[in-house]
Amino acid sequence: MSDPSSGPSAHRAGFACFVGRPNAGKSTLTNALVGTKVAITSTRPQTTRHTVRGIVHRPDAQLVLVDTPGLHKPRTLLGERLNDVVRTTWAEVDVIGFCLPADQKVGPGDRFIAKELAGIKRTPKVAIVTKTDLVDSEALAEQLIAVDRLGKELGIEWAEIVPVSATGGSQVGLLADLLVPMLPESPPLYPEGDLTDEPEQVMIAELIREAALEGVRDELPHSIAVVVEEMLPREDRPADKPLLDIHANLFVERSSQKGIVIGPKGKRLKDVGTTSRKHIEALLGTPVFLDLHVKVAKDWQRDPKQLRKLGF
Ligand SMILES: Nc1nc2c(ncn2[C@@H]2O[C@H](COP(=O)(O)OP(=O)(O)OP(=O)(O)O)[C@@H](O)[C@H]2O)c(=O)[nH]1
Repeated sequence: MSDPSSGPSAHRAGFACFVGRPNAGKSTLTNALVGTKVAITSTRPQTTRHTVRGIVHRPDAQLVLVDTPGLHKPRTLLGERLNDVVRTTWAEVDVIGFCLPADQKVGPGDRFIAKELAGIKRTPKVAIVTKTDLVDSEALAEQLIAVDRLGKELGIEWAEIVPVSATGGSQVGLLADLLVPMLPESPPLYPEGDLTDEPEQVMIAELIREAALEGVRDELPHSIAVVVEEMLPREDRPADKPLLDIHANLFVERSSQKGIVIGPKGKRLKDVGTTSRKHIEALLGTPVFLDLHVKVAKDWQRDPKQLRKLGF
């Protein structure tokens, strides 16, 4: 057995999580680092429900990314549970990346999170200025200064302040280089090739939920939950032409919302199926037949029993 503390070239492995206000670019950054679509992204805020881990494999290190939901003012039981998940995650990881978009002034939303971060003393914190492709160098410099000032004001010592563009791929590798030394010396925690330890069904449910949220009205995002009921290889298929049958339910809170999700003559639901099927096939590497049903689970966000049933 090799001694894990054998000098600077020792292998490192550990956990990082990205925090930041809704839409700060956390999921996109996770995907860019891992190099495949594992966390859901959406133009709608607060869509990352489950703790989705992406794993960056390198010869010298394994970086496990935990993608948390956004911390927000809780209005429902679900909101409170989400915040608890966030705080628990923060206390457990080896490094926290605080994402602040370059194209938006540091505001009350960022401050709310930063104040919580200030209370977590032991974990190193890296400030990540995201979406740098959206601003010029002058605006970027101003944002870097504002982030530095925010840290000083709240007594947070940033281990680093790093500008990145996840969509442009700029500085993403550098970010990984900066995060790795903050991880403990350790052999790999996961087998090579693993991209995430989320159960496949949860990832599939997320992909469907993501597609269902595209283009719907603002009040809907929190009112959709997706559960994959069954995944079965289609019988009587030749070995070189497999087909996977996936049956999933989309739960809404009220019957009025059912119509919105289904759309006129079922068109929206059909589009949701087409879009998410493509992503699921890319994820699993096999053709898929996707069967979606919309059901009403009344006030599921406020009902602990329903929440448990829906996987929260
Ligand atoms: N131009 C540009 N857009 C980006 C970049 N990173 C993310 N975005 C966009 O910003 C939006 C939000 O990105 P997400 O990654 O979903 O943000 P998030 O912080 O995970 O959001 P929540 O899940 O709501 O907390 C999406 O429309 C992304 O395409 C970037 O580097 N450049």
